[in-house]
Amino acid sequence: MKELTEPFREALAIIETIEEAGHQAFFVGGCVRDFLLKRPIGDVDITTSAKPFEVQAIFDEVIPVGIQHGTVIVRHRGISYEVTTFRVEGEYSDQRHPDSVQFIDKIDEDLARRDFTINALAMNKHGYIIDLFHGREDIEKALIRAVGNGHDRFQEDPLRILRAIRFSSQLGFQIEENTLKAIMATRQSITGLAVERITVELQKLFAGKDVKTALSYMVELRIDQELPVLKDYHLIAKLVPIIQPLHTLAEVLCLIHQMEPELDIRIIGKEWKCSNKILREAFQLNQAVDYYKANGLDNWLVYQLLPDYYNAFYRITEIMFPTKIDKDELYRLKKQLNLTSKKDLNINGNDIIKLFPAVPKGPWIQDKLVKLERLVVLGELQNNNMILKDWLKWNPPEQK
Ligand SMILES: Nc1ccn([C@@H]2O[C@H](COP(=O)(O)OP(=O)(O)OP(=O)(O)O)[C@@H](O)[C@H]2O)c(=O)n1
Repeated sequence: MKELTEPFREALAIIETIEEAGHQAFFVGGCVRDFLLKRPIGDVDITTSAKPFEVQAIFDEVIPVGIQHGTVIVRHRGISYEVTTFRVEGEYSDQRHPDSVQFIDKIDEDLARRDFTINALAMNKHGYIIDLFHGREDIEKALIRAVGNGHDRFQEDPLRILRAIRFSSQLGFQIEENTLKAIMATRQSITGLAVERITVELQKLFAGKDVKTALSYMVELRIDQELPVLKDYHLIAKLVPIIQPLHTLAEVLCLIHQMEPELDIRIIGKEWKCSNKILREAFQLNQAVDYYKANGLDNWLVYQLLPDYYNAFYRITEIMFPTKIDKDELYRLKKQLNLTSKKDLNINGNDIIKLFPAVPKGPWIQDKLVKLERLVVLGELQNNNMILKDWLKWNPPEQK
């Protein structure tokens, strides 16, 4: 019996309320695994013998997110908990949801339909662990092992193939021999998966502490050959020797483009169905990396890159270049900048127009402003109106 930690104590009232109504309820899946591993707990999920309509009747605040699959969300003290009825699943012919589910009364079969032994764990309100498939032993051995027949588990939902590799990255675990064989035999079914699901797994996989091992698995099992973007290049094999954890998808996009310049960031983003926000981040980072390649680290780079991206930029350059950037240097340079934004530049468009009344207005004005901004940031010109005008007199717009 284990003493419950804070996230479970917070959720205890849900288990107790369900039990008081005459049903069984347990913490289940990834939260129990992470609890045993002493990792930070993400979502606390609950599995119960109560049917969805019964859960709806017990609690005031219930969101029916996936009633037909047995899942509702119960809100408790501002936190959302997925509460799912014990179930067994049919096939996933759309590769997203099981075609049918059957609700059952005992937890045993519910645990048996789960992907890996380390995830097929449940825990009651006293901290007693239900472990029908030796999940704890596999946690001790740092092994990812399919529950029962791996072939069946992967056929039911081929996303589990990527989940196996993603867990190896996040947890630093090896994949057990028979599970590896089952992956090999079923890997082609990945192609039918919804891209959004693949992308979520790839993001988690690249962010894991043991991403190198995970990418080695991808190459060994030829999983990359089944994935959008990656299948047409031998990118993953090229990444294995150099890769380190990348915390955001934008970093992954940027790195792939840097490795394979003909793969445009927009193309990768489209194939992986990334949001515009991720694309914007990837472009920003890529611009900074290109600039760094040409000019090294200087004030202009630090000025242009949003501080929110400093860590991402640092991680990519650490992978791509043999000499490490001193991360503190980024912040030191940032602190010492003599301009914090272009609003502080002591000259504006009107000043420039007045200096060259005969030249028709056009994009050249903006170009001059950016040039001046850059020279000031680099410390080559003082941010003084007279001096900036003087520079313009010596560098007038080209007359056609
Ligand atoms: N394709 C899947 C997805 C999930 N599960 C089961 O559902 C649980 C919850 O799934 P999810 O929240 O997606 O993953 P976690 O294991 O909790 O891991 P994480 O939250 O880190 O993604 C898993 O532990 C596993 O028991 C499964 O058997 N097959």
